[in-house]
Amino acid sequence: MTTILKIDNLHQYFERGTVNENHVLKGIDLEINQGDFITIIGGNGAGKSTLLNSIAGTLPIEEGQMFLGSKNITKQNVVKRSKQISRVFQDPKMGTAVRLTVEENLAIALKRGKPRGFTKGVKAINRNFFREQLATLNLGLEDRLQAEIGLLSGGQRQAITLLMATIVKPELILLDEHTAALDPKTSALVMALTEKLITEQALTAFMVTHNMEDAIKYGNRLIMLHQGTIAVDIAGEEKQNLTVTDLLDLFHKQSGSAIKDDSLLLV
Ligand SMILES: Nc1ncnc2c1ncn2[C@@H]1O[C@H](COP(=O)(O)OP(=O)(O)OP(=O)(O)O)[C@@H](O)[C@H]1O
Repeated sequence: MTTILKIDNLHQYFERGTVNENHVLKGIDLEINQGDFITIIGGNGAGKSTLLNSIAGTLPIEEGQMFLGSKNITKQNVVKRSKQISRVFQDPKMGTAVRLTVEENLAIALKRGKPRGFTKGVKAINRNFFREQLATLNLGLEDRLQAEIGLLSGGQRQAITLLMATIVKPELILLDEHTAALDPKTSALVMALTEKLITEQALTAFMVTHNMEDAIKYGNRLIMLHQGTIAVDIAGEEKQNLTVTDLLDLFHKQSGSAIKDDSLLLV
């Protein structure tokens, strides 16, 4: 099995050395294998965003090491990492240029990892490619190439953001509660689209969610963070057969505490 991302003994602190010191990640060891679709769940303040920010490079690593393939990326900045690691945020506005059109945004995404240069307009050959790609989303967006992204609905924007994050195949895609701001029906649609893109392109994905049902339904592996440590890490058949009740039981057993956080009980 090929390891895409390896995290060794990752510690993250906020306000380190002060009376307010918060030791948020406490020695995370994690190997993400090629083709893994991992769902991450955990209570408020468990460290999910901090882990995602550490992987994306928006938060410098305090202690520990991180490898992308065989390359040590511990000190690599977010711009360099973004060539291989793409990210979709909760806020549909993040990750897109809201004043630019759909096709202009896709043209920017198509340049990920390539030398930057400004070419005005969108080439006809790319326009056709974008139209084909948008048609696969089944949202009629292939006819909205010249629409300003900011004018589309949240669901349409998240669908386009997903396309932008995958139009150049990333080594790893980070999904940061990317359906949390959507209504349940749109959220289900975007999740189905997410699964389709991940499966068709054989992507490796790491998805933070507050929704236990989604965490169970999607992906081949589930990780539960609790107070900065990995409390549960299950995969394969064990994950497939999991129910929400099992997951809660497992959490109690592993962490030795009951879930007090209502946000986790969204089922
Ligand atoms: N920039 C920051 N400065 C100081 N403390 C922070 C910062 N970001 C996060 N924290 C603290 O770190 C801890 C972990 O936060 P984090 O956002 O990683 O948790 P989370 O699991 O993503 O929670 P949530 O589900 O609420 O988003 C919390 O106690 C939080 O208050």
